[in-house]
Amino acid sequence: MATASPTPLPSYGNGRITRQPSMRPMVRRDSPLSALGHSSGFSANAKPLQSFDVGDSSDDERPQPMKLSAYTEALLAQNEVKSPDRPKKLVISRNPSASNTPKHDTITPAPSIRVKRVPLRGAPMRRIKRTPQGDEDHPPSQDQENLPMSVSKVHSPGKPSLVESISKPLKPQSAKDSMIQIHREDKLVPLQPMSTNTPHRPAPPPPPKMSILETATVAAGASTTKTKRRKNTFVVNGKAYTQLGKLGRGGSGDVYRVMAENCRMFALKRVKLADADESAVRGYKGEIDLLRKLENVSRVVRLYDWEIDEKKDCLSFLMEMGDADLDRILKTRQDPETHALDIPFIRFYWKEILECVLAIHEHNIVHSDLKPANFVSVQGTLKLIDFGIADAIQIDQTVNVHRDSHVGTPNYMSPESLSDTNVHARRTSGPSSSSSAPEGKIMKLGKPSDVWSLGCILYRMVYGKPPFAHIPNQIHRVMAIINPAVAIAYPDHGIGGVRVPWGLKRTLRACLNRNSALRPTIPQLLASDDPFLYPDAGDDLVISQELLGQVIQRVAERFREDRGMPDEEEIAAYAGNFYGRIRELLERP
Ligand SMILES: Nc1ncnc2c1ncn2[C@@H]1O[C@H](COP(=O)(O)OP(=O)(O)OP(=O)(O)O)[C@@H](O)[C@H]1O
Repeated sequence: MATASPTPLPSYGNGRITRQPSMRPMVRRDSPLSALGHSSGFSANAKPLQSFDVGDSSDDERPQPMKLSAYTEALLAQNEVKSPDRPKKLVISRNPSASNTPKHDTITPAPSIRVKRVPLRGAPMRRIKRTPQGDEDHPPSQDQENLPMSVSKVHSPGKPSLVESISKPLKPQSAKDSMIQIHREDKLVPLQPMSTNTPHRPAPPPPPKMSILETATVAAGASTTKTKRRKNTFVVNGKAYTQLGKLGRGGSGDVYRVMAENCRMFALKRVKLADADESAVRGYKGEIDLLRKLENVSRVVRLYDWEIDEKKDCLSFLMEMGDADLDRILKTRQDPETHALDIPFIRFYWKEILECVLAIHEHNIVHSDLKPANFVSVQGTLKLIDFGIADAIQIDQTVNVHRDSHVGTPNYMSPESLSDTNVHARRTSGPSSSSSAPEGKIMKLGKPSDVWSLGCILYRMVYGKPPFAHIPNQIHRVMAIINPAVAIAYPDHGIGGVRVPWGLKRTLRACLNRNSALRPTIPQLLASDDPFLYPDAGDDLVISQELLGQVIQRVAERFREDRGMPDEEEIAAYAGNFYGRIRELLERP
């Protein structure tokens, strides 16, 4: 059986089988081609073969077979590929199951396959590019893309797959030839509706849940623990943050702009605990509790993380970062030397402020330290910070707030917050309990106390300074705030000599009422008929001095006429008549 002559190898270039020179003597085998005869063609009488190799795969002169992915192999093994006239790259095989009588061997072109991977919901989707003819055959409405393809099977039982039967790699061909020739033998069926046309593939498991902090600071593929700790880096609970500058300074510490590993910016407040007394520590604890309680309130800066560093005796708050605080915004936009009263600007920020305070009042929390520096603008939206002395209020709508000595300016503090209620507290609790009374001042504060502070902020926006800021001595100032006999001035003109609208003045007076029970609530200040926030709302007419003069003139003329005194009915009708006439005049373009 074995001879020294080289095995004839098929040449697929022109469909003729030719001999190829061999570099080394080869053992003659029962080549499948010998069963077919020589280049004279394929014999129908040839002995049926289950399968055979073409050539000698161990022949090192010949290029290696084309490598296909496991997916492609599986695809080809499952489907039949029927070839049109593809003279090149023949694969010769027989499918005995097709017929018991051996007819002609199937001559099948080796397909060239393009596999395009399209990620779909985490699972790879593979498509086979179809020939242009295929597209012509099937209008888009009958696109059979999702149906199983039927291709001529090149498979012999006992043999691994078609791919392994390919003895030579495919040569690069023309664009047309390189397209896979896929023939659909099945009848075309329209696509199923979307609901039933989805791949039967289990959905990938949901990603593991991450905390808010992890979501905000996660860096793709990076480990936080291996971070090189540089000099300008703060570490909070093992996560490193690069310090990029200072955002502000408060009574308790500095606030820095920091960057997480994923380049996201945060505000990091660092409080030196060495300087803090017991009531201050209580305040920080309360601040953490409240910020966590208000975690999902969009008008409160979010607390992402916090940590007590016992070595450094320092408390860190990692927070959502604001672009600027309202104090800075007012200083740059409302310098009385260079700016004039800008009513739309005030209206915008007043509404923002009210929305912030409404959000915490709805959670029955009084801030107790409202001032422009405690509102920060986050991408144009104001949010509240600094809940150091804020507290949750009880049913009686007031709360005992402990203020320690580090409280700064009293400019925005309500009269009730500046009154020492310790006397009252001591009196009601008796001398025996005085030892257990906390240090510092105790104030009964409620929501109206925040409303007073808002009145002071609005006053500053209108006149450039809070109402009692003109009193230089701080003790005199405090005394003036709590003394009902000291009237607050409401000049007609604000910053830059601009006239203050009456609706704005009305709001100021209402908020700065020393009787806390008479102050408006935040929902009342935000009401859609508020004359300052919504000057065009309601049925009120804005009447100029000139027009009012004309009205009075008409009434005087009526009396000058010799028609006698008007009766009660006529006088009662005046208001409605004039009102309607003025409205008519104003509504004219
Ligand atoms: N999240 C933040 N984003 C941007 N800036 C901030 C943020 N938190 C604080 N700041 C800046 O730092 C300043 C001081 O912050 P904060 O009021 O929290 O400190 P504090 O020590 O509690 O101050 P206070 O003495 O008023 O109680 C703020 O006025 C503001 O300018």
